Amino acid sequence: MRAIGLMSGTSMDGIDVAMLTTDGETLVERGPFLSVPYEPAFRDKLKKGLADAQAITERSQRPASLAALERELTLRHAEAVKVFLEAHGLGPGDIDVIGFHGQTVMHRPDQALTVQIGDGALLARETGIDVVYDMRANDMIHGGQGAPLVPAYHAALAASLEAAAWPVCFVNIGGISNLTYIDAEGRILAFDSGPGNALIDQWVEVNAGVPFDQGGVIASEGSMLVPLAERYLDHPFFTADQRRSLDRNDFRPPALDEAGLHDGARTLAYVTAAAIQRSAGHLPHPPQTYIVGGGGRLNRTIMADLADIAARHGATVLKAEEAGFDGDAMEAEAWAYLAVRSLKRLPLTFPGTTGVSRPVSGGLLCRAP
Ligand SMILES: Nc1ncnc2c1ncn2[C@@H]1O[C@H](COP(=O)(O)OP(=O)(O)OP(=O)(O)O)[C@@H](O)[C@H]1O
Ligand SMILES: CC(=O)N[C@H]1[C@@H]2OC[C@@H](O2)[C@@H](O)[C@@H]1O[C@H](C)C(=O)O
Repeated sequence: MRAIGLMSGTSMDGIDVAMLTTDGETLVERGPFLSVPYEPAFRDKLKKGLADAQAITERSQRPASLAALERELTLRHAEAVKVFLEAHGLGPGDIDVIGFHGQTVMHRPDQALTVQIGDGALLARETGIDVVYDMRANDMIHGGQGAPLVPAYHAALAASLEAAAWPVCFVNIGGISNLTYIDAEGRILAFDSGPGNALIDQWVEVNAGVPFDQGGVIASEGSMLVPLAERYLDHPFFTADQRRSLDRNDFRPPALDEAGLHDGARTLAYVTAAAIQRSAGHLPHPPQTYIVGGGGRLNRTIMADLADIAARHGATVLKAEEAGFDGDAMEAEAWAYLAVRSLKRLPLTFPGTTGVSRPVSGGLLCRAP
């Protein structure tokens, strides 16, 4: 099948659109990719939406401005699909299904509550393409944490890795970071690994008025504040047996008087890298190859710290591109892949990825009218 995946991640930086041809199992042919950034005013609306979502106690509720935001977000996704199709000379009839993530506005795995706003029926009507959406809910119904879902796709990609030293660990450094461990026998374990870029983004926005630390340059001019780093790394998440997924709000940026711009950015970059290592401590063996996707791979300070830490176990850190993948497109590709798996009722999640009680499929299907 030919599928489009749509991801609006926790960084709230825009909509990623990717296309795959896949059987939802071992066949994966990657197609083109498009990123459509949100302008600052819409990011502000999303941030307000996250605050409004705190009032949700049942996942269908849309308090305050959330219903209007859901509609606008969905129409923006429809527009992104139209632009993508036009750019590649394609029409709705060329695409079998869209995998639509939506925007996570709250995620409380301990309460089995996760909400991704995004109206699948509206997207199907607007694009004329079948849509699979709400892919996290069924996992939670079966005792899973509702995240991460990308590991099934990482496993498919791993099948094409030839020269890698195993175990391999895919790391996605988005707003939050998550990792997927795959050993030479194909055994998979996955979980969120800690804060990704979200803390850094919030820190540099407040202190320097920029949305992110491009290239990790701000961090590279600062010094590590060890007590501050330790405070983050002492978070109970890193020692918890059960908790394997995170909400964006589980970690908060430092208070303004705790650090200057550069030292704060330096320390948070280290925290991002060290959190990956700390979480990797739950794995049966130290990974030998890290394959890093997500915007954080472009922060050279995070990557240098991660390389230093990995080298202690003789491991190598590669950007996704160095392993033959696309580190920007990977999550959107995963949503295309998962949509096809959903149509075929294949499992999206496994006990080793979300803690679900047994492998389960998921997602709701809205047929195009
Ligand atoms: N050139 C760059 N230099 C440094 N950091 C960058 C660069 N480009 C992007 N980033 C960081 O990556 C973030 C976006 O990453 P990405 O798109 O992978 O996250 P996401 O998909 O929204 O998050 P998640 O995976 O948690 O859902 C930005 O907010 C920024 O912090
Ligand atoms: C609830 C939610 O949206 N979680 C995201 C978030 O961003 C990264 C990490 O936390 C991961 O668990 C997940 O996204 C990826 C794409 C996933 O489900 O695999």
